[in-house]
Amino acid sequence: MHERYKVLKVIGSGSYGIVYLCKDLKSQENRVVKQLRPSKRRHRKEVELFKSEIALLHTLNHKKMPKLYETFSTDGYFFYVMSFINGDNLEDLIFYSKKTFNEQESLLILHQLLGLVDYLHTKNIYHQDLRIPNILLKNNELFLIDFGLSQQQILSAPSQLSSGSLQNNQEDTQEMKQQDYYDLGEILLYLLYTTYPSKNKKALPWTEELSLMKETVYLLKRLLQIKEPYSSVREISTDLHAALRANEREH
Ligand SMILES: Nc1ncnc2c1ncn2[C@@H]1O[C@H](COP(=O)(O)OP(=O)(O)OP(=O)(O)O)[C@@H](O)[C@H]1O
Repeated sequence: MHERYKVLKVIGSGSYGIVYLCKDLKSQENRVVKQLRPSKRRHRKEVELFKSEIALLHTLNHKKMPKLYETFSTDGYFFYVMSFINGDNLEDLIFYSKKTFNEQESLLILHQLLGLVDYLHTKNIYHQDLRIPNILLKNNELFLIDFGLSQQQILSAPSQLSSGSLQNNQEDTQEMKQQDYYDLGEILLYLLYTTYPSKNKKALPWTEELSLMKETVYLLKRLLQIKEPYSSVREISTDLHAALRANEREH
């Protein structure tokens, strides 16, 4: 790979990347090295996507997101090096460690996640792949990874754009924003189900199977676009706080 990095183990193998835990022999720190899958290295589009993931990581500066250290390529393989977050992803915690989250804990996870989404959206970055394997938990602190599908909307001055392209631009942004909100709803629902082992053979809709505070139901319905979709993180935050308060009063 690179003489500077000693591979300790493979920690992930996703759709287009292989993720290694490595020792950086220069700093003696553990790092994560992501490699574009060899079979795809000749596909220009994949290379472009990998490069845009790198460019995006470069614009991030948040302690709950990976820090980009360097990029390199050898023999036509592309790599980038980022900080190692020594936590477990939510998927492994739920499926292998059987971790459960009650209503309050699930809402608190959403609260942390919303802060990270707010940071990204403020920078016009839309993650577009908010899922439990992309969320790491380390000592109850949440970290967000995998910006492979993320998009940064470059906002041109309105005078530089025709009104048509300005409108398209705004529509794309709205769509990407809504996608991230929707994914937050799915994550919340996922967490809530961890304490409700389905006893019913015929699957019931969540509104019947889960007995949740009405504030949580309202929040979920708007995130999942069953009710009027949210238009800002601030709106979500207001309802999330109402749900958290309702839960505190109850318990
Ligand atoms: N910086 C990091 N620190 C610690 N673990 C990481 C880091 N980046 C990735 N991982 C681990 O590697 C796994 C795969 O990483 P990532 O999701 O970035 O790859 P991917 O190829 O895009 O995968 P997928 O197609 O499944 O989304 C993650 O679920 C996580 O467990």
